[in-house]
Amino acid sequence: MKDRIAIIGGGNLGSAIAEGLISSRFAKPQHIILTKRNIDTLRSLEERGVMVSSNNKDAARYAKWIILAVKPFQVKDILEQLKDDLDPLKHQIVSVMTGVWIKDIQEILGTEFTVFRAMPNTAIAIRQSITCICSHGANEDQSQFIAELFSQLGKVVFIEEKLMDAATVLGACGTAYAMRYIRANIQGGIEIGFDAKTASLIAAQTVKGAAELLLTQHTHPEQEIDKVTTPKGCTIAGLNEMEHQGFSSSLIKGVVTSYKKIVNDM
Ligand SMILES: NC(=O)C1=CN([C@@H]2O[C@H](COP(=O)(O)OP(=O)(O)OC[C@H]3O[C@@H](n4cnc5c(N)ncnc54)[C@H](OP(=O)(O)O)[C@@H]3O)[C@@H](O)[C@H]2O)C=CC1
Ligand SMILES: O=C(O)[C@@H]1CCC=N1
Repeated sequence: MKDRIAIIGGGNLGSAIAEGLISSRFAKPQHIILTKRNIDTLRSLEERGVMVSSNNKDAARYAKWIILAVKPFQVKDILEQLKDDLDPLKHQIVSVMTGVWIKDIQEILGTEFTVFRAMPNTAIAIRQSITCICSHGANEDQSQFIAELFSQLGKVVFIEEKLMDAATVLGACGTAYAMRYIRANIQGGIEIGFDAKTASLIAAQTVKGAAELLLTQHTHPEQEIDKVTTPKGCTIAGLNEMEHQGFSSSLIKGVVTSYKKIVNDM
């Protein structure tokens, strides 16, 4: 894999992508350059061979693939700065930023640039992301490269750009929703007798197992629920109480609220 990758914005997501690329061996550490203004927080990646820099221009000159992982409001200035160092024949742009459209990037750089949008989640650091991808102007080789890159880091689905905000909510915010669900289970588990460590292990592994059932058996959640709910048993009693308290409704409302926040803010 000779294609060099610059990750502009070595924060939560940018660093997680670098971690995933190294551990998958998709890219050699020395073929990745990661930038941020304060590079002190990137020492552990630097020790593992990744180049780190506070100079975005150097990174752009070094790499072919430019992954933009800064906050959405920061990207305009950064692209304006980089414009002269980017060449549509050499560079391909990959944005993981929320709510920044391909046309927003092309308005600054020019429509001749191939631009991908990818929406992973933080589980990319352990190669367990779901990454939703769309593109404009990409040829088959470029799309294949990006599909392979993100496939090393979890599962990949190509979608239309109009679904990118929805993908952000379901796939990326979804990590936080799942964590809250697990945390609530831990709190319940402690109340019914477990120490925090054991409750955490049981809660997390149970969620992992439930997700694996769906991913490997391709069943509907309700089919799996039917297998757990003994008539007159404790599972259905608990589930129904959760629903009386608005469990599904609160989740759906949360998903829609996150979505509206992206759509209204951007
Ligand atoms: N976190 C998540 O789960 C997900 C995030 N996203 C999107 O990814 C993007 C990044 O999110 P996240 O990683 O959470 O945010 P972070 O704030 O953790 O990371 C952004 C990084 O950009 C760096 N940065 C700021 N200005 C510059 C600059 N001029 N040049 C280079 N680097 C700069 C910051 O470091 P410093 O201040 O040191 O420069 C910071 O580390 C966002 O657009 C977000 O919407 C998408 C999916 C999931
Ligand atoms: O909360 C946010 O805005 C970003 C987008 C997806 C995950 N984190």
